[in-house]
Amino acid sequence: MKKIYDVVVIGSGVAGQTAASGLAFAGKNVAIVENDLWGGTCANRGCDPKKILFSVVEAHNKSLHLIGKGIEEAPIINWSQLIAFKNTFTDPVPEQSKKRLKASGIDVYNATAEFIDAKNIKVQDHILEAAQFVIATGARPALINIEGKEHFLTSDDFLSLPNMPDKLTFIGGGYIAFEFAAIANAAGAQVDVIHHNSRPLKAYDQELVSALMSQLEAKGVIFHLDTNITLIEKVGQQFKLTDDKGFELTTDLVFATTGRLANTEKLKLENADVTYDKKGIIVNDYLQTSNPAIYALGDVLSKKQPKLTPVSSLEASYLVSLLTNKNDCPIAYPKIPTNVFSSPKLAQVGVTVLEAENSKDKYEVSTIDASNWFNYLRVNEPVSKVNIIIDKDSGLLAGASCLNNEADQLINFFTFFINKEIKAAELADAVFAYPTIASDLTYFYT
Ligand SMILES: Cc1cc2nc3c(=O)[nH]c(=O)nc-3n(C[C@H](O)[C@H](O)[C@H](O)COP(=O)(O)OP(=O)(O)OC[C@H]3O[C@@H](n4cnc5c(N)ncnc54)[C@H](O)[C@@H]3O)c2cc1C
Ligand SMILES: NC(=O)c1ccc[n+]([C@@H]2O[C@H](COP(=O)([O-])OP(=O)(O)OC[C@H]3O[C@@H](n4cnc5c(N)ncnc54)[C@H](O)[C@@H]3O)[C@@H](O)[C@H]2O)c1
Repeated sequence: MKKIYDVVVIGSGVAGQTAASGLAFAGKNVAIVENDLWGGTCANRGCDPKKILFSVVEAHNKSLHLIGKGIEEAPIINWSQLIAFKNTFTDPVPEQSKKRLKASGIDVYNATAEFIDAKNIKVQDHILEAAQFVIATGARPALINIEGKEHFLTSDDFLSLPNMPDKLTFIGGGYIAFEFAAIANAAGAQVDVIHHNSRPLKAYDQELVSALMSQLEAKGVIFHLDTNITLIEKVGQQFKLTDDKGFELTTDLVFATTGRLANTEKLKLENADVTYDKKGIIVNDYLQTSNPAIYALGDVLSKKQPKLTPVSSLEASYLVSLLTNKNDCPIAYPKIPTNVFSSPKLAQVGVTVLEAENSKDKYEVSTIDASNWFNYLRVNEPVSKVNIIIDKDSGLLAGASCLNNEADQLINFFTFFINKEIKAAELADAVFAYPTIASDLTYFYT
């Protein structure tokens, strides 16, 4: 059966859902196609379930830091209860997401979309014709191509692990490994992180990454750097990991945390003349693919911006304004903050310390140890480091990075100051509730 729409959106994650709802709200006749869980990665198997597991880790660590200062012993994490709690958030997501889309007047199709040509896609037995298409198919965990790769588990599996094993290993030292290592460690597992070079979390200020690793090591996490695993073998109920130089490690579970691959291949993009590379679909500054009637956004893109939920959401809102003739400008990305929810948290925005050090005539770097500030002493935090980068000509904040348990909130203030070009002098007479993280801001940035 053939149906005709103004716009067909492929993928129902943050990017696809936001675009479909916005376009339908503006009066377009819209359909959306999803081949897995309605609601996509963030709500089902990404940010949200991760942050729920992390809540308990935060509570655990806070207690741990206050032992002998009013707390007698750290609580023990009950993993199956924690997963059951997480499920109360994730279980309803697919049905609720689908319902919301239908309630907005959008036709929903549960199938894999494939382009037949530039104007039509095949969705099971249906053919959907549209004047415009929006591809928002996201990404999936990448598995490195080594012997024994069938033994890899992924972030999807971790977030639903029924039991926490005694020992688990992450291959690839990026966001997911650092976040999940903190969770598994607090839940009582022995955690190993194996990274192929000497720079895990390489986009972050290296001094802060080293301090984060020291904190995790003090809790028992073991990092193996410059180690390139080439073989995974099942030995009894365990897995043996080896490299070509004699490294060996036995573990109960092994997770691939070596990045994500854009979901492009099932779409048959060649049939619609849409070009892509190994990082994803290529678009111009209007999120338009090589086929002018087909747009793409979110994690499926080949782009330099980080692949994060607020970026997908920004792109979707931009696209809605473009396709409803409310905007004809190219997309403009503000400075985007990034966060690693580990123990402690690591966050960064704008110009990095390394970039500033390579342009000493342009930027000034202040390195602040805030561990003896009241807000951190009060909770006996072991580390609190903040780097502030100021543009010498304008006096404006150009970048910041922080490592402490408030980093995720602190970075939002710094991002706001950068994007709104707020000067230190404007902060000097601001009033913030005391004592809070905000009331510290004037000390960082004067
Ligand atoms: C473990 C983890 C933790 C994360 N934590 C954070 C965080 O703390 N903060 C943050 O900002 N970001 C985080 N992210 C990243 C964030 O989840 C993504 O950037 C965001 O979800 C991308 O949204 P999207 O809509 O582009 O893609 P997705 O949400 O992946 O949606 C794409 C959808 O398209 C569907 N699809 C794919 N191919 C087809 C097809 N051919 N036909 C039909 N449907 C198809 C998929 O099933 C999927 O539902 C995390 C990611 C992971 C994996
Ligand atoms: N807090 C957040 O915002 C958050 C959290 C989790 C995930 N995410 C998103 O999900 C994406 C995927 O996360 P990720 O941690 O899988 O990827 P990542 O890109 O953050 O890190 C992957 C790491 O694996 C390393 N690696 C590559 N090949 C390897 C090999 N053969 N052996 C060992 N190490 C190897 C890479 O050098 C890199 O450091 C992130 O890039 C981000 O977009 C965001």
